[in-house]
Amino acid sequence: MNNYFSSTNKQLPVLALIIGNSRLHWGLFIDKNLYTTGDISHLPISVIHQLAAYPTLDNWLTAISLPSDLPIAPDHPIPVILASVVPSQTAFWQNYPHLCLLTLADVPLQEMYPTLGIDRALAVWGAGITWGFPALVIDAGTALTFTGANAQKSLVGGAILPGLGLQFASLGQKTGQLPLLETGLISSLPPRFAMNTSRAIQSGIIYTLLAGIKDFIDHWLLLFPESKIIITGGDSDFLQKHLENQFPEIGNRLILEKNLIFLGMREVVIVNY
Ligand SMILES: Nc1ncnc2c1ncn2[C@@H]1O[C@H](COP(=O)(O)OP(=O)(O)OP(=O)(O)O)[C@@H](O)[C@H]1O
Ligand SMILES: CC(C)(CO)[C@@H](O)C(=O)NCCC(=O)O
Ligand SMILES: [K+]
Repeated sequence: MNNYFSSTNKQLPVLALIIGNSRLHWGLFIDKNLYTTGDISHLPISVIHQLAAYPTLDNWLTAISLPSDLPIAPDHPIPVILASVVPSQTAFWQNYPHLCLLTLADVPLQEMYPTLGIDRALAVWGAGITWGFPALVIDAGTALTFTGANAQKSLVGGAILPGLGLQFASLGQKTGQLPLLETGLISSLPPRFAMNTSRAIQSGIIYTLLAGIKDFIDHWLLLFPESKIIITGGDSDFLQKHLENQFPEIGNRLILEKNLIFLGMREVVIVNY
C-alpha cells in the first residue's frame, strides 16, 4: 500500500472512488469520517490525466461537484482509494499520485475465490464489521448480486443476475416492438396481470425479481437464521420499498445502506492508516 496511507497523515482528507459498471460513486472521508458522497458518470480519460498532473482539491472541485465549503486548503493534494470492477477504467488511474488501488488481498474475508468482484468483497466485509457476521448483502446495481459471509468471516458465496435497469434495457434493446422503460419512472407497482405493454413488462420484471430476492433470502436464512441482511446499490430504495409491501416479514428485517461499500473501504484502509 502507498506510503501516503501510513500513520503520518491521520487528519487528511481521502477521496474513495468506486467504479461500477454504470457510473462512478465517490465518497470524501475527512478524519476517517464519511463527509459527503455523490454519483457521477465515469470520468473521461482527459480529466483523469489532468487530475493526475494536478491532484489538488481545486482541480477535484471542477472534476466532480464536491461542496465548495470544505475545510481543506484548495492546493491540498487529494489521495484516492480506488475500488473498480471496470478494468478499462482502472487503467486510466495508474498514474494518479497517492493512489491506493484496492484488491481482494486488502479484504480480510476468508475463502474468497480469485475472480470475486472487489465491490462484493468490500460490501460484505463492511456489512459484517458494521452489523455482525453472518451477513448477506444484496447489491442492486447494474448487476444484482447476493454475497454471503458466515460467522467465521468466510465467504459462503452468492449469485449474480442482471439488475433492474439491465433487465428493462435488454427487453427494450433486443426486441422489435418492446419500449425501453426506466426504473425511475415507475411510481407504483403494476397489476400482476397487466393490460398494456409497459405495465406487462414492469409486472414480469418486478414481480419475478421480488420473488427471486425473497427466495434467495429464505434459503440464506435456512442456513443462517440470525443473519443480518443488508441491501445497497442504485435500485435498493425501490426494491426495499416493494419487498416491504409484498413480503413484510422480509422487508422489515432488511437494512438499507447506500454507503455500504464506502463502509467496507473505511474498514480496510481508512481506519488503519
Ligand atoms: N441517476 C441514476 N443513474 C443511473 N442509474 C440509476 C440512477 N438512479 C438510480 N439508478 C439505478 O441504479 C442502477 C445501477 O446501480 P448503481 O448505480 O449502484 O450501479 P453501478 O454501481 O454502476 O453498478 P455495479 O456496481 O453493479 O457495477 C440502475 O439499475 C438504475 O435503475
Ligand atoms: C458482479 C459485478 C459486476 C457487480 O458489480 C462485479 O462484482 C464483478 O464484476 N464481479 C466479478 C465476478 C464475481 O464476483 O464472481
Ligand atoms: K454493484
